[in-house]
Amino acid sequence: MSRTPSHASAPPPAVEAESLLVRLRHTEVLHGLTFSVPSGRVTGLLGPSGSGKSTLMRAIVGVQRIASGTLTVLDSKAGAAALRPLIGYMTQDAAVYSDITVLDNVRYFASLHGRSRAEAREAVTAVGLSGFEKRKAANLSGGQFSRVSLACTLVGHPKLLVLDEPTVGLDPVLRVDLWERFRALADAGTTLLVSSHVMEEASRCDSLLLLRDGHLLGQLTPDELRERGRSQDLEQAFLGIIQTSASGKEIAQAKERASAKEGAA
Ligand SMILES: Nc1ncnc2c1ncn2[C@@H]1O[C@H](COP(=O)(O)OP(=O)(O)OP(=O)(O)O)[C@@H](O)[C@H]1O
Repeated sequence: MSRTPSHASAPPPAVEAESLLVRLRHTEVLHGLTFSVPSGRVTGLLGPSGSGKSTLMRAIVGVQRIASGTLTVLDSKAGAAALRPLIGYMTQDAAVYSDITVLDNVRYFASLHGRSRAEAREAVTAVGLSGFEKRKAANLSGGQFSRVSLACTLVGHPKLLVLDEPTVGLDPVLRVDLWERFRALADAGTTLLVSSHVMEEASRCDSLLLLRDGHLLGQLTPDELRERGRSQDLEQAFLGIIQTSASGKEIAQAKERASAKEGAA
């Protein structure tokens, strides 16, 4: 069940973007995004392949330079050194040492964050890898390998967790387990931004950012997505919104026409 943030007692957003524009090798990839990520909630970042999800996450965690606009993360400018211990980032490519064991990987990241050995074990359990502690990471399946990466991200207990497709390659039972873990983390005050291709997972989020071609189609709750997309099925609802929205190119053309008009006036 999704929860609508209560504005009366809501803390300030964990992330705020205003007209955020990102270029990669002179190509504009994110076209002036304005949105916020509520604190202590699970926000889903959804969009087709190539829509800009990873680029946006990289900007938020401070490893992608922004061309213009503002991006504020936990009250600091994105990329500020003070944010480093506060953000956990799991990339699509697992950041794991394959020649050491599962537990040693997680212990290593635990030590970087001043966390105990017990906390390293807890993180391994949290991602469903109990029993695999002594296994060399190289000898794990793809899904297990990426869960080691997730454990390494969780073990620092960051305030903001940015997870790039953390459930890819996982079976449905594990997916449900992980989403329950995400919910528990949010209930305990952690802010999560989670990207996914799987629309069913959108129903587990409090807030959704819908991206297409580097444009934000909307920020809405799963219920609002169903309503706007005119379907109870989130996949269909998303397709409905895409079909009724102008494509990225059309939006850019409309903006160009508007600024040309302004210039002529
Ligand atoms: N170094 C680069 N130079 C130019 N364009 C790039 C570069 N890296 C990525 N892009 C383009 O930027 C756009 C956004 O890519 P991004 O990886 O952020 O999308 P995504 O939504 O995360 O995709 P996926 O779901 O497939 O991971 C894509 O069109 C991609 O081709």
